[in-house]
Amino acid sequence: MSVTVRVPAKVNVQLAVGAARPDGFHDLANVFLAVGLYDEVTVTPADELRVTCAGPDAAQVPLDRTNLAARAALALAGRRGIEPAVHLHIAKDIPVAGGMAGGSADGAGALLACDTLWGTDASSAELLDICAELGSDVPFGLVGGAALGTGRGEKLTVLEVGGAFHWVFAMADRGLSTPAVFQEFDRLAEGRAIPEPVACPDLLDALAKGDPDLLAASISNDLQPAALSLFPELAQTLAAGRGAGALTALVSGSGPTTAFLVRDPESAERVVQALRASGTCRTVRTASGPAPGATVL
Ligand SMILES: C[C@](O)(CO)[C@H](O)COP(=O)(O)OP(=O)(O)OC[C@H]1O[C@@H](n2ccc(N)nc2=O)[C@H](O)[C@@H]1O
Ligand SMILES: Nc1ncnc2c1ncn2[C@@H]1O[C@H](COP(=O)(O)OP(=O)(O)OP(=O)(O)O)[C@@H](O)[C@H]1O
Repeated sequence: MSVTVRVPAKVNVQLAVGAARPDGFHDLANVFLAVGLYDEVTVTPADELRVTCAGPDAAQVPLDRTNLAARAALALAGRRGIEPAVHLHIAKDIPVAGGMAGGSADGAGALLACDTLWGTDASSAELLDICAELGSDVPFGLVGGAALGTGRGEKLTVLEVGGAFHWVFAMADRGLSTPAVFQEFDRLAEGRAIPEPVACPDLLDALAKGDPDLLAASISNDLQPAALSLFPELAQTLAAGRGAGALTALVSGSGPTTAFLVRDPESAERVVQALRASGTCRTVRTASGPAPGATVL
């Protein structure tokens, strides 16, 4: 018997970053939107814990116990005193190290898949707790939809969304390390007072109304200057998408994937063509959100 769980990628429509905390993390006001690009995690009983991965970026995914899917299985098994004797297979469609929380999605997916396979029947509060131990973005993979993440991004409040938002994503030809981008944020912020991160009321209103123009006017990412400083060529990708009529263009989370909000699927196609023609990115994908969180198939 095996269990397969499908988990979405995310884009951050607001990422307000506070000062570095004593534990090295940053307090955030992190507005997540799940989008329809998915990884699938399949768990099957096996002699011992094993991870495999397939997909265009599979070569960059660690297959040892540092893989977030393996860490999720180990965490649940550890709490229940179960042998984590499973084969975890990741069918990977979310770009690796792209700022779309692909590894986090696999962690959330593996956790739900193991809970289902083992019949451990963890409450959603316990599942969210384990997710938060695994990483700041992992709880959102479980919940999906749209949510405000506070603390280091792990404390979630579900947000209402009044309609579908259409996106184009441009994947870069190399990744960016999340800790390196936060470090660059600290370096750029040296000597400046950093305000407390708070969710923007206009942005929450735009999500509730499902209004792409309002969302474009209020979208923001405090990590964008840091990502651009480490990866200056991203400015050309952003300009190419803007020039083709995207309502707004921004770096997704810690990057280097860039995200383009468009009004409808027809305008998405124009942005896709322009980005492909620009030669400034590796691949271009379309997806809309909100998408559901981790789901057993
Ligand atoms: C950039 C975002 O993707 C936006 O959603 C997240 O904030 C990052 O979440 P994540 O990849 O799950 O990050 P974690 O695995 O929890 O942390 C990785 C590293 O990122 C930095 N980090 C992460 C989250 C946070 N609120 N402050 C941080 O400074 C820390 O250096 C940390 O050691
Ligand atoms: N299941 C996994 N899939 C991809 N990467 C993983 C996984 N588990 C661990 N990793 C490690 O995590 C690193 C970051 O990968 P990931 O794809 O999650 O980045 P990301 O999308 O930028 O994350 P985020 O948006 O949460 O900051 C990879 O370079 C890899 O070493």
